[in-house]
Order: sequence, then C-alpha cells, then structure tokens
Amino acid sequence: MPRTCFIFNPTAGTGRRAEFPELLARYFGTESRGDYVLRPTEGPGHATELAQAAARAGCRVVVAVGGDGTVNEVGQGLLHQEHTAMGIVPRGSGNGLARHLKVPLNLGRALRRLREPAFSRMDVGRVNGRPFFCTAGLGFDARVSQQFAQAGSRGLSTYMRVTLSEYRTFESVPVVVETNGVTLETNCYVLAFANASQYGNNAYIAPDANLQDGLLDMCLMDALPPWRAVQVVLGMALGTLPRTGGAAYSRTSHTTVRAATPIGCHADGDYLGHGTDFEFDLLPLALEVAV
Ligand SMILES: Nc1ncnc2c1ncn2[C@@H]1O[C@H](COP(=O)(O)OP(=O)(O)OP(=O)(O)O)[C@@H](O)[C@H]1O
Repeated sequence: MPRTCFIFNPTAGTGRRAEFPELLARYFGTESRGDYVLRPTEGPGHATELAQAAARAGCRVVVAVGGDGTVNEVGQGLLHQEHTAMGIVPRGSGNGLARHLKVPLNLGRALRRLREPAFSRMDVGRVNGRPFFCTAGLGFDARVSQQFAQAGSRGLSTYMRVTLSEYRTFESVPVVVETNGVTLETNCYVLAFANASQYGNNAYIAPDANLQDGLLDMCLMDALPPWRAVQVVLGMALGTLPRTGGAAYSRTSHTTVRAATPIGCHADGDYLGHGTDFEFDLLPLALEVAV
C-alpha cells in the first residue's frame, strides 16, 4: 500500500472539482508511480469506510480532501489508530479544522506541506457518542446547519442568507445543563462545544480552544437580541467573543443537557436531528494528524 491515501469528496466546496487529480499529479507524481492512491467518495459515510480500509492496509497518512464533513468522516475512520494519521487538503466552504491547524488554504501549498508533514495528536469531541473534531452544539447554529443543508447552494453568501432568515424566527429553549458538578437551569439560544476554535471561515466561537488540553470550550448564549447579535458577530470575526460579554464560557470534559422541548443538534456543521437529551464528552488525543 502506498504511504499516502487521498480521500476526495468531489461534491465538497464551491470551486472547480475536476482539477484536483491533475494538481495531485503535479505535486505527488502520477498515481501509477505508487507513492499514493486517490479514492473518490461515492456518498455520505463512504469516506469513513475508505479511511478504515487505508489504515488497515498500512497507509501512514490518509488525507481528507474536502470540507469539515469529509474531515469528520475520515477522522471517524482513523480514531485510536497508532500508525495512521489524518491530513487535510481544504476544499470545503468553511474549513474550520484546517484553519485551526493552519493548513494552507491554497491547494498547491497544502499538498506541498503533505510531502513532509509534522505529526501530532488531537482530542476528539463526542455528542451522544458521535465524534466531532471541530465544534458541535445545540440551538441556533444547528438550525442554521439544518437549513443550509437544504438551501440548494453552498458558500459563505448562502450561509449568511440562511443565518439572517433563521434569526428572525428562532427562539431559545429552556435547558438543564450539568457540567463540572454544577447544575444550571437556563435558556439555550446557542450552546456550543468547541474542540477547535472556529466554525469555519474564521468565525471564532471559542478562540482560546486547544486541541490537546483534554477539554471542550463550552459557550452559552441564553438569548440573542439584536444588540447582542451585533456584539457576537463582531466578537466572532475579531476572535474576541469571550472578552465582549456576549457569551458565557467554561471548560468541560463531560456535560449533559436536558431540553424542555426538542432542540436541534449539529456536529461539525452536519445537522444530526432534534432531541431532548444530550451528552457531550471527549476522547483525549484520540486522533493523530499530519499537517
Ligand atoms: N460523492 C458524494 N455525493 C454526495 N455527497 C457526498 C459524496 N461524498 C461525500 N458526500 C457528503 O458531502 C458532505 C459535505 O461534504 P463537506 O462538508 O466536506 O463539504 P462542504 O459541505 O462543501 O464543506 P463545508 O463543510 O466546509 O461547508 C459530507 O457530509 C459527505 O457525507
């Protein structure tokens, strides 16, 4: 088996897709030389199967070529591997984990880095047992993920349009949060659990999040009236949200949430459905990354 396997989601992102195999050949030589294999995905969940197969076959690096959804699926296939690391070639619209890890957004530069990557390990978050690598959460951001998936187009402008339109109608849900031995009765507009610092597109929900500290940064907004929404948008763009008072922060390795009525949940921007009972926890240093 070659040293590197590229798992390529041809549907990810908004850019030109056909050029990736040619670009890969330019930086890694042709596939026939045997240095790498290129495996296109055929649908949701396929990247996890391909990553598991590549790890079983002895690949040192399995590269997710796509956005945070593809990264999530490849990462799930490589959990607890001792000898196989995940690389990223960012081709999504948000690229939250790639941006946190400072992977170049330019495809050529990202590929060049992968010829001699640096290896490290990172924590992996979970919501009700389902792994996430960047962020997961309840409330407004899950509603946006749900509507974004049905929007028919992708990219930042669609994301902004969906966010504004949902903002007009979304209402907080009462929740009971148990974390760090404390029970908190509050309302949830957004309850975010951040393993990495951002949602993507440099929207920093938890700028101080650390991938190796064994903790998730928990960010609670109980309501979002217009004046606070402006504060939050600016704080996320500037990476200053924890210091603006627009949201309350704490750190946790295990939190349960019970909602009074069903509330939406997302993991790495994928809408997972509505529910009332959630458990957020973490697998310390469960994934090796090559960047
Ligand atoms: N061949 C395929 N056809 C349709 N969907 C696919 C295919 N391969 C993978 N997928 C799905 O595409 C989804 C979106 O991929 P991904 O998140 O990587 O791209 P994106 O949504 O454009 O990027 P971002 O998350 O940064 O906005 C993934 O959740 C994956 O399950």
